Amino acid sequence: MYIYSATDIRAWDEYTILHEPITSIDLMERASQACAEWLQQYQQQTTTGFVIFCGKGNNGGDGLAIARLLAESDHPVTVYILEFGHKGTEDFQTNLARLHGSKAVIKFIPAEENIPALTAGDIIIDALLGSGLNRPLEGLTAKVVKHINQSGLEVIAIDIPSGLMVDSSSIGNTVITAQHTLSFQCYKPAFLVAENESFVGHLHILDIGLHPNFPLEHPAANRWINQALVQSIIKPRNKFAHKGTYGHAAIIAGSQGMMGAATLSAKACLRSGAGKLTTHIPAVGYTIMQIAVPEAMTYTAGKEYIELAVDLGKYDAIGAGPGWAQHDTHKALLESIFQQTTKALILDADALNTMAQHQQLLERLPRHTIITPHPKEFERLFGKSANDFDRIQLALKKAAHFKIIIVLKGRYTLVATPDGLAYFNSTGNPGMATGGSGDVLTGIITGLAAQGYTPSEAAIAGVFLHGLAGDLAAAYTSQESLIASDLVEYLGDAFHQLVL
Ligand SMILES: NC(=O)C1=CN([C@@H]2O[C@H](COP(=O)(O)OP(=O)(O)OC[C@H]3O[C@@H](n4cnc5c(N)ncnc54)[C@H](OP(=O)(O)O)[C@@H]3O)[C@@H](O)[C@H]2O)[C@H](O)CC1
Ligand SMILES: [K+]
Repeated sequence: MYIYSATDIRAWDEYTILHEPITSIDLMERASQACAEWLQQYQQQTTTGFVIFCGKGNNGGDGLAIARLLAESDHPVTVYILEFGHKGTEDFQTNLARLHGSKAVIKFIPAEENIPALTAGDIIIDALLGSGLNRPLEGLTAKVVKHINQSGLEVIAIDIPSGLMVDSSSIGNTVITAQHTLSFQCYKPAFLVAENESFVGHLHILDIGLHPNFPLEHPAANRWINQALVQSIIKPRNKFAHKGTYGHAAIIAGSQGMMGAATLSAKACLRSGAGKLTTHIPAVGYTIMQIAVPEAMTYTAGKEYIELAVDLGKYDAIGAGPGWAQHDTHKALLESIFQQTTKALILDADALNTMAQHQQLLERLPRHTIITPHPKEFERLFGKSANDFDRIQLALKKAAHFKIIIVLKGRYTLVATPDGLAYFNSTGNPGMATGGSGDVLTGIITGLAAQGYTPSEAAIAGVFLHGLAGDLAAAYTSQESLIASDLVEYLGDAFHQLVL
């Protein structure tokens, strides 16, 4: 599934109108019906009043149609139309004429003194501006939005909270703060960044039946990692398989006091289907690893810190960094890993911090190395970004420059590939913001890469399965109680959910 820009969404609209075919006003009616149905499901008491703020574009047109549909279902509805000094789009005008025949009360806001007082218990519908927004809100529009935000009432935004840019940062702008956003057909870039979380609230993507052929003909660089995509990647296991069929992985991890990171990575790697695993750890962790992960072979080098890794050329995938801590031997260790890597390499945690301190190492990264930074590690590596949109662009730029895959961890983890594609993960929950969660992800991706999945495939499927295991675990233990070991335990259930 693609994540389209505002321009692409407009094109999909027009494509549907032309090829379904359907008139523009009927498409608006379909979108509005989907919203009205959602709203009635959400608020079944017909005594609940809806106050609908409309602009004069098609977002406002949606608002007027929703007003008529709710009024027809006996909800008290008051509509406030913000005067922009023009007549409004054709579909806006058609819906205004249709609304005049309904029970809805229609009022206009030509000036500040007409901004209405809002009544406790009402639900506000925001249909002021949608995907046509092309500049920050100002003047009367900004005043209305601030008034709505200050009311403390529940706000439900249609398509996108008014004032929020679809494709770029809205930091510092006046934006509707919605508790729910009902958007159409597909995710938009604005919904995927942490900086917009407080505006969007709970997001609901409503199917309004835009033409299914459009995505086939218009691939986009921004993509959604969902079950269908991951199912197309993960292959069923071969009936005549033996442990050699599924690759030999190595996990280079751990230090005194941080052997948990190493064992979590190791377990996750095995639970993701790697045929064989050898762990490279410091001597201090030998007994811990042998007891915690009896399935793994163990090789030790260094006493409290892992110092040297030898004979790495034989591995199909190497995961390095979990639980290393900071130590001056790690630069040489990384150089040696880079030299010996023949296939896939996954770097996390202190391997990334070591690279951040010795930036020249970045230039020597083997092609298609996967790095899995969280935003702070990303910043240490590549510098600060003014906003989340810039950070995504920077990740794509660095992925292309170094020919690596960057897994930038967050609510919608980004997988940025060297060929300029940005995949956003759909699974996961805040319960996973807990120590060891990243070590499990490194293990999963290493385990998948060892089996022969390409680095991009391993990263995409890895983040999805990691998040899905987290969702399944949280459903059982709660988000609060979720610990990283649960992610390993629920990986099996996550694989079960893929119909292979
Ligand atoms: N496929 C779909 O998703 C469907 C979407 N629908 C709805 O249509 C809107 C998009 O409608 P559109 O008319 O293109 O845009 P808006 O309603 O958001 O904006 C209208 C005009 O407002 C002006 N504008 C832009 N920024 C500002 C601002 N800061 N302040 C005031 N005015 C602003 C701009 O015109 P200008 O000439 O002034 O530049 C806009 O053109 C979408 O969001 C959905 O709700 C369809 O109903 C169904 C299919
Ligand atoms: K809106």
